Amino acid sequence: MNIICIGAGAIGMLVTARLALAGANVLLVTHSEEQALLLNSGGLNLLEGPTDNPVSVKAISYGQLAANGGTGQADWVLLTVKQKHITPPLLDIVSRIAGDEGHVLCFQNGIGHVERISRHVSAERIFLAVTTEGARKLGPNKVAHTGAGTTWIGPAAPKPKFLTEMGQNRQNLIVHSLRQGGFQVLPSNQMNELVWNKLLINSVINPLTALLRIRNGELPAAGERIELMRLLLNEGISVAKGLGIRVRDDVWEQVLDVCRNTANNHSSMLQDVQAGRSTEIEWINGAIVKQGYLLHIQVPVSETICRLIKAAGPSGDNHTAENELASGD
Ligand SMILES: NC(=O)C1=CN([C@@H]2O[C@H](COP(=O)(O)OP(=O)(O)OC[C@H]3O[C@@H](n4cnc5c(N)ncnc54)[C@H](OP(=O)(O)O)[C@@H]3O)[C@@H](O)[C@H]2O)C=CC1
Ligand SMILES: CC(C)(CO)C(=O)C(=O)O
Repeated sequence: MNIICIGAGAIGMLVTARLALAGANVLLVTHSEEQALLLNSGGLNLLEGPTDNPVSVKAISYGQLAANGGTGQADWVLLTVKQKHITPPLLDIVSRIAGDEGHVLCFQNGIGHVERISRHVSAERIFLAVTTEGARKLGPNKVAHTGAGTTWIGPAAPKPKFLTEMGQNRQNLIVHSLRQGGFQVLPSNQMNELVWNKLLINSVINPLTALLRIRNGELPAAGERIELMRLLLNEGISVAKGLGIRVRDDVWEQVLDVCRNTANNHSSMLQDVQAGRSTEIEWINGAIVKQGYLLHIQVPVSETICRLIKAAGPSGDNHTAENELASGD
């Protein structure tokens, strides 16, 4: 089985390294030529706790893939870029290398990308991975596995009847490969529910830690913070329920658990803000605002939080699901 993983950041390097160690045929697509050269010549370092594991990987740059990527070259395309990177030019290439039978597995937090991808790849071939693994990119050829978790994989289409026989076979193969790589993987036909439950958790922890410049474990440590957490979560729950999503009864406890279990983490949004990069706010809290508007559900705290995060980001940070469609790479 040929696997092409696009996006050599934290999650992409972690997944590729584990798959390569397990003997899978995986090609990692980097953004820059330099990173591909570095990975091909010196391999990748995977930090698991205190242990530095050297891993030999095959890499190619996005530019080379765009120029030379063969039609139908990939049985699985793993998309490990951020939401903002999922643009029409990237998706044209994904569509070409997936050909008529290749499947796409998306690791992004938040929502909005499936609609964009389905304009290029048929809906029954789009799969989602919701993961509680933690990874941090330490350099162009170095990644730290910051927390072991669970990964749920299943078809993005809400109705399981969308799972074709080929989709089922391909799902079995990728689940097997990832398990061989040491990940705990569970197949699921309830991906929409899992995506929304994770989105609710991210909608509380990510923007608040980014605005307050604190680690995840510090978030529930003060009354004012807890009030904000609850306000955000309640708005998200109202919207999710308005959409007919089954929200777990213990979602608040889950938020607190994630804060505890990832106490030392800088959330991905805090890292983006600190590095002066635009964030994934539009696809997390922004999705709650957008759906709240459509459902006539008031979400004033989420709206303000979105504005604050955008104001804290690089000037001209006007990423929205809509203007991503128009942007090139
Ligand atoms: N990190 C984590 O622990 C978790 C992350 N996620 C989700 O996974 C997704 C990826 O996150 P993460 O790995 O942390 O993000 P990173 O920013 O570390 O990685 C994204 C990578 O994609 C690369 N990239 C961008 N455009 C292209 C392109 N056209 N071709 C090839 N590569 C490209 C970027 O390169 P460059 O920087 O050089 O532009 C970057 O290396 C996010 O949506 C996140 O929400 C989910 C669960 C946990
Ligand atoms: C679970 C959490 C909050 C861990 O930091 C995360 O997903 C993120 O930072 O994006």
